[in-house]
Amino acid sequence: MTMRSRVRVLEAASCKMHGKVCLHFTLVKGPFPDPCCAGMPLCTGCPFYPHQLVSVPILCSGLVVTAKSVHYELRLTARSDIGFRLLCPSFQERAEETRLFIREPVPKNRGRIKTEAFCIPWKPPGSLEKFLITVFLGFWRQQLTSKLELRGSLPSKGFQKIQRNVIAMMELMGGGFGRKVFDQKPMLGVHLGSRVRGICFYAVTAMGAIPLFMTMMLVHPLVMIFDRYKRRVHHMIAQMWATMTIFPFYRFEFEGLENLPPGDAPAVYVSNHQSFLDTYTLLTLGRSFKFISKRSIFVIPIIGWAMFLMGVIPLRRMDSRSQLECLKSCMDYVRKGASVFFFPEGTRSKDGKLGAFKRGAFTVAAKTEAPVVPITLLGTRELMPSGMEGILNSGSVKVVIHKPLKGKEAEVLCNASRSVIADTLISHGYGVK
Ligand SMILES: CCCCCCCCCCCCCCCC(=O)OC[C@@H](O)COP(=O)(O)O
Repeated sequence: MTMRSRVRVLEAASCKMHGKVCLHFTLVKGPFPDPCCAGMPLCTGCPFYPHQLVSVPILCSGLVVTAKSVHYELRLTARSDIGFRLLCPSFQERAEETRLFIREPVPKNRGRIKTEAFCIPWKPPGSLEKFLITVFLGFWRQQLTSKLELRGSLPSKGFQKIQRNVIAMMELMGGGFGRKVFDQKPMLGVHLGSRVRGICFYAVTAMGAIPLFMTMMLVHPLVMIFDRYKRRVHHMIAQMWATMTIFPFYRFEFEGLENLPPGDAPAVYVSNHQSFLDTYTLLTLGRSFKFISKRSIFVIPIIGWAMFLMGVIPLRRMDSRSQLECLKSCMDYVRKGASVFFFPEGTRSKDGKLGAFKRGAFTVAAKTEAPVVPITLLGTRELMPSGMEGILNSGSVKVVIHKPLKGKEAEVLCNASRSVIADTLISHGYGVK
């Protein structure tokens, strides 16, 4: 469904509410999905749009200066799988696209000037794209500035308006490959490259999983007889699967490998959690730690079955009985010489900031006197943020393994682990709640 409304762009500014460039606009001419929107200042970062919706790319698809008005079209496209909540929560509309026309009066006899603007992806591009866009953007900027040259002769008010809008777009475009790419909320303007990479990523992950899972099935009886707790053969297969899956798509480096306890020593591993890619990246470490995973992941065919064979510990997060059972199995595994892996935040960070840590992992460590090994994951969120599992952006990942911590106080272990991870995140430009 295509909506045609008229909006007036108020400004493009770094929004205090959302701390990034937003486009503030009001709906001036309907059809308004909901009368209460009329004239109400709205912001592309508006709370009406849940965050992951705001990250639709703002594509500028046309800048036309006509005798009567200046209007350009802002096309907000949303990914088909998340649809579009336009303006008010009550108005749910799964729309692929909404076009907003903007009409601004300008003084007479300026004649008709028409320019085409480019649809430029929002997300920081890879090297080739960066080169191409820089060329185009350079060309477009040159176009726009030449327009702005007109400035002198146009009476200020109308001109101000034009100028503001035009500037607004340039700012948006420019921001794409700004300096601090990593600590910006990834605008997840879905870039074609990221979509294609996402599809290839899942193709590789699925194609690799099938034969490897068959192998797992084959050796499982032996594993259960000879290596019931650590199940090292299964972890080697999982390590192979994870490495071959991520290797073609992003570089990953490890720092502090010397801090890893010897392979067969039981330990409680903890790390921040930003993306599904965290699991893939950590599996390449080849340590036979048992992840604690939310139950819903076990239903994924092949992967979920392999998780069962590997001894991944299921958890119903909101269920205290399940939490207790989970901690019991962890303590059992650790006492039998195996290791466990917790994401103490319990969920992937939605804004890149480190969340509060749940105590479970540290209770297991304190009770079993096993060391806690804190790990910091950097960059996975930029590649595949929470809620955007369908895409894979280009970039690289770094894993920092910190010195193991020992202690009998779960609270002390928890605070010490969180602060060492927090310091590393802050030093790489990330936030901490
Ligand atoms: C043969 C193929 C080999 C396959 C091996 C598969 C091994 C997969 C190990 C999976 C471990 C999964 C650990 C997930 C931990 C977890 O459950 O985190 C929650 C978040 O993520 C998602 O929650 P949310 O962010 O709230 O949506």
